[in-house]
Amino acid sequence: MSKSPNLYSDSSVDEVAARLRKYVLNCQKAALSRHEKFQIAVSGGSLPATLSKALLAPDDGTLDDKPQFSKWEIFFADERAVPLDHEDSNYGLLKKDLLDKIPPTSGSPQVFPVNVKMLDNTQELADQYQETLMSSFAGKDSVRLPLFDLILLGCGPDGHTCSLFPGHDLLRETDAWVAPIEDSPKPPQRRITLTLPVVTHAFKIAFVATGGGKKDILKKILDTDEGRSLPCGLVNEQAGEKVSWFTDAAATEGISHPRRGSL
Ligand SMILES: O=C1O[C@H](COP(=O)(O)O)[C@@H](O)[C@H](O)[C@H]1O
Repeated sequence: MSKSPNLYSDSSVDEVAARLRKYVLNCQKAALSRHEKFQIAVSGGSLPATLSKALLAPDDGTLDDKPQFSKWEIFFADERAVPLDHEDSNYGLLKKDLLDKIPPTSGSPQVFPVNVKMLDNTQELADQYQETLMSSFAGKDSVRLPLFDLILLGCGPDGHTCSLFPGHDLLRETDAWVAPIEDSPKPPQRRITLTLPVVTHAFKIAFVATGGGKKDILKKILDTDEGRSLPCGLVNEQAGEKVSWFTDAAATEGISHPRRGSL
């Protein structure tokens, strides 16, 4: 992939959220014209709060500026092997920050959490989630990889994304769509994650990273050769211009990677 990822840097988190809203709704429009639904995967961590700020802002009255939630299918980019109401659950976080706050008049998305009956066995948990994806993406046909309209990612301070961690064997997974991890360096240790080929196959991939705590890792990922082998750097390398970074000034201070002005 030759072209480099798009970097957007706004002065405040409110401005990041406003730009992210426009971007997500552009992706929604393109997806609805392709197949009348909007299939996305979302991460946990700091992402749901910014996403909620973006999507729950008042619309300008036009259809293009409205999230049509009843046409959304929401999957998880990664999930922790905990009950859905546990404080570590990515589903639980999205529910608290976004799903519970969507006004009934805006419609309800279809949400695909993990099967909590499988929490004791992360391989089964991953396999079942892969089957969920297979039935949602493949229908009766077999597909090599699920094609998400948009995957929304975070970037951990070590450069991890989803539950793909620096130097981990899972970065070399080429067959599974969803894989278990039992030794996550960030607690909780037991998780499942979309694999790199699934992430980089998506139509569009957005990272959201704000605050001074992300400054050093963003510089490494976007400005150095060393950063290319980190999980976020691998997404950049393999998906190129399909990738956009939504950041604020605090997270991008001192970064030389060229910034883009408009979407
Ligand atoms: O553990 C996780 O961390 C990453 C990054 O989180 P952040 O709080 O640094 O944004 C997150 O994207 C992932 O979904 C989550 O499981």
